[in-house]
Order: sequence, then C-alpha cells, then structure tokens
Amino acid sequence: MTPPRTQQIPVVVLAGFLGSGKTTLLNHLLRNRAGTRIGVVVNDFGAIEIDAMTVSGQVGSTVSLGNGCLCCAVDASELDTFLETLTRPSARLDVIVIEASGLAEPQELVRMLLASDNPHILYGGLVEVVDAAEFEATRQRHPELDRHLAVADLVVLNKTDRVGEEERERLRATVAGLSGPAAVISAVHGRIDPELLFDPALRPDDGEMAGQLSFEDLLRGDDHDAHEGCDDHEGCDGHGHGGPGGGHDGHLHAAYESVEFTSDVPLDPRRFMAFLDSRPEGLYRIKGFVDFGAGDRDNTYALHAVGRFLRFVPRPWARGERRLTQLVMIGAGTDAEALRRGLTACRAEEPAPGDAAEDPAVIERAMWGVLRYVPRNEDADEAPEVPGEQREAAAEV
Ligand SMILES: Nc1nc2c(ncn2[C@@H]2O[C@H](COP(=O)(O)OP(=O)(O)OP(=O)(O)O)[C@@H](O)[C@H]2O)c(=O)[nH]1
Repeated sequence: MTPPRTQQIPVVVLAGFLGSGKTTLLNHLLRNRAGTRIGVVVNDFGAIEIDAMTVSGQVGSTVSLGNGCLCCAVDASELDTFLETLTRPSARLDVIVIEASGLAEPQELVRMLLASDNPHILYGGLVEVVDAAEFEATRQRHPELDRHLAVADLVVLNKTDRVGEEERERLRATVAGLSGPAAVISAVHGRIDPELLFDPALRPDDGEMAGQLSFEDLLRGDDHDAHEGCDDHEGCDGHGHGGPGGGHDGHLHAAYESVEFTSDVPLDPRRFMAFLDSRPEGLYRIKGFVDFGAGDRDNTYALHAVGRFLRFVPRPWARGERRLTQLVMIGAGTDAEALRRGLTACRAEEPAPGDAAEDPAVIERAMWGVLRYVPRNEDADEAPEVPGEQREAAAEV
C-alpha cells in the first residue's frame, strides 16, 4: 500500500535591508490572502518586538523569534520548533512566511530551511525587498547587499513613489542586473499580487523555481566561509556585536547594534522632535510607538525612521492598553548611552503639585512638529495593529 503523501507547506523567506518595507509587504499579503492561511515567523533584531507587534496575522499563526539574527542560530533549533508548530495539521496553514530581520543574511536562512529535516516543509523561495529611495546609498555602505540580490527568487523594488519614473527604471535595470533571472517587480507599500509568492509557478519569470539556488549552490556560495564564524554563537543576540571586526565579519549585522528604550512617562513632542532632528548619521532605523501624553490623549503614534525619512502613523489606544513609549533604534557606531540619555530627557514629567500645568495651546502647537510627518490618507498604510492583540496571537502558538 502506498503511504499517504505528506503534504508539504511552502516556506517563503522575506528579506531586505532595514526599513525596506518587509513588514508593510507582509501585512499587505495578510490583508489580501483571500482565504489562504498564512503562518508568519517574525525575526526582530531588537529586544522589543516591534515587528511582531505590527504584523496582523490570524490568531495563532504568528510566532516571533525575537531578539537576534536568525541567520546565526547555529543549530536552528528554535526555528525548527516553530516550523513544527506551524506545520501541525491543526494549524491548517497553506504557506509560511519568514520575515527576516533587516540585517539577516538571507542565504543562511535559506540554507537552514533546505537543511531542515521537517518533512512537512518545502522551501518556497526568497523574496528580497529593496527600498528604491535608499538603494544607492545603502549599497555604497554595504556592497555585500549585492549578493543578497543574487540569491533572490523575486525582487520587490518598493517605495517607487519616492523616486521619479526615470530613476525607477534606472534602478530596475541595476537591480535586475544584480539579481539575474529573478523577476523584479516595482511596488508601492509592498502591494504586490500575493500569487507571486504563494504559487511560484505564476511568477513572471516563468516558474519552475527558475533562479532558485540549490542547497549545493548555497554551500558553494562566497560567503560560506564568513558563516563559519557563527560557530561561536556567543554575543549573536543583536546586542554589542562588537563592530565590524567581530566574528561575523561577512554579516551585515556585525556592524550594527540595537538600542531599546521604554518609558511609561509620555514624551514631550517638542523635545522628542528635537531629538529626532539631531539624531546621529549612523542611526539608520528607529521604529516603535510613542505616547505623547497631553499632546494627544487619544492616540499612540507608530514611528518609522529609515535613513533621514521619518513618519508617524497615529492609531487610537485600545481600551485598557498600557500607555507606553517603546522604541528600537538600530545603527552603526552609535553611542547607546547617549541615545538613552537623549530620550530620557524627552520625557514629559507631570508638573509638581502646585505648579501650573502647561498651556494646552502650547502643547497643541508642539504637536504640529509631529503631525507634519503623519502621511496624508492616500499614501498611508492601513492603521497599525493593536499591540496587545498581536501579543495574544503570538502567545497562543
Ligand atoms: N513612501 C513609502 N513608504 C513606505 C513604502 N513601503 C513601506 N514604507 C514605509 O517605510 C517604513 C518602514 O517599513 P517597514 O515595512 O516597517 O520596513 P521593514 O523592512 O519591515 O523594517 P525593518 O523590520 O526595521 O527592517 C514604514 O514607515 C512604512 O510605512 C512605500 O512603498 N512607500
């Protein structure tokens, strides 16, 4: 008798440099999944799991790998455990998407998947998201990004609303030159056809996983030697990676570190904007949620800074939600203590008993500095998720 065929669930890796738009694309897929059940594995680089909070999955289908770069998990056992959970028949998932941290080495993730002995998964391809507006500058700083494009199966040239048509076409040609046979798709806010990911046969470059590397190809890859430094997993937790001379030389995250800041005292909008205006050059990415207290009692503000680009997206506080500011800052050569001190100085302490409270008109004016960075409706993402709900979903797995 023939044994029943094991159903294999495709696992797609979603990669791309810090702030390129991975979470935005993932949320687009989740909102437009048309009945497809998508399992999500999120790999945050910082200790506060901002990405996990902003992914809107089905309850019970999102897991967070938390703090650190997944690409350096030597035994990959945590990933295997999550994949095992997500591939259980009771989860009824059709596809699993792994959102890599913005500093992960996608080749390593692909290797881990190909090496996994989980019989229920099937490697479903590598999607590399590129920030059209930042591409040239990022590539200059990190020439190694070229090799990420070289192993992609599908490249999404995102944020094309931030460049002109001519520039977009020029970038497309450059990216296509680097990514070989992979399809290159232009997008705004990651709005791509979900079928490009869920059914590889429908790819414009005519399917059959064209351009996808085999396990052997990956093992032959140039950066394999660099990965050998990962045998020492010490310190590979997203903090204090020791700068560019460390054991993960070939890896992007070797040069970066993340700094977290949490406050239950609201931030003063004027002071906080001054902090952002004077942020150091090396601080490439800031993300999280800000409570402006009296500046806006009704909303929490999702904050995204990518390079010099800045945006706030307000969303109403959920009932009973704890009013916190939670920020993750990712940069190279930044002074963690100075950043924390700078943010602590932004806290809007309540007036001492007997002192006059600040004039509401003054506070309102101070909020203008923030509101300038709230996108107009037509280019806004859909409202960010409520963090509390997301944590519940993650915890259920
Ligand atoms: N203008 C514009 N902004 C975009 C687009 N796509 C994403 N963004 C914004 O870019 C910022 C970063 O997007 P994310 O989706 O969080 O990026 P990410 O790659 O997940 O970021 P990391 O996890 O930190 O690496 C957010 O403010 C998004 O709203 C786009 O096509 N155009």
